[in-house]
Amino acid sequence: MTGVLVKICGINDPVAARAAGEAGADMVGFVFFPRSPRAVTPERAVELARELPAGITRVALLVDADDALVDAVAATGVIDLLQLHGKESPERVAEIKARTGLPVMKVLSVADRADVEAAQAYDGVADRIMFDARPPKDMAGALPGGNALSFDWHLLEGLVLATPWTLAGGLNAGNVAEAIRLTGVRSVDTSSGVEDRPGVKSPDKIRGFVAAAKAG
Ligand SMILES: O=C(O)c1ccccc1NCC(=O)[C@H](O)[C@H](O)COP(=O)(O)O
Repeated sequence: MTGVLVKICGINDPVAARAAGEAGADMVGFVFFPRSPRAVTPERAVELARELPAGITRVALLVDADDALVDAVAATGVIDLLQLHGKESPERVAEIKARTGLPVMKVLSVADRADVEAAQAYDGVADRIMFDARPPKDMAGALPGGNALSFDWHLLEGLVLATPWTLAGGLNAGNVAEAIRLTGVRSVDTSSGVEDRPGVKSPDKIRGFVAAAKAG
């Protein structure tokens, strides 16, 4: 065991929720983005949370959400961390933290070194930072995340952040150990890499990913 924290994102059915918990995932994500094949409602998140073991961190993924959705998600009482996966400014991050009383993980979409440097503006504002792949502008059906795309992990070389950070984007059981080795990251996230098709999680792939990351 390396002590790497593992997040399984896009949990939308009870079987996947139980598989993630039993496999030893540290965090699971619920996607509150209507266009996603993994989207859940606040009511559904409450049901799914009942399938999770105590102590697992339950993450709500929001994309440039308005206050009404932020409030509805926070009001479920089952969320421990908000993952902001849109273009939220540092000021908006601070506002959402104050509004909900919940910690925030701010996602930076990465295609070049400037995207990595953009994290400095959130250092000390967000409680955690995530680096994920930025989809190409011409990618058909691209979502703000969850596209099974990786970015060049070398872009993270020399990264200095006081805030803990997570690596995401195209990770699966076959490449997560190399990602950990190359970047030195202590927290990884996957969604597509543990699916049979978009929106359909595979318990076997969840188990394989958690084992590979923890052994990494
Ligand atoms: O999963 C979605 O459908 C989604 C929609 C909108 C914004 C973000 C979304 N997902 C983010 C994630 O699941 C992960 O945090 C991350 O992007 C890694 O995804 P993947 O490359 O599929 O492993």
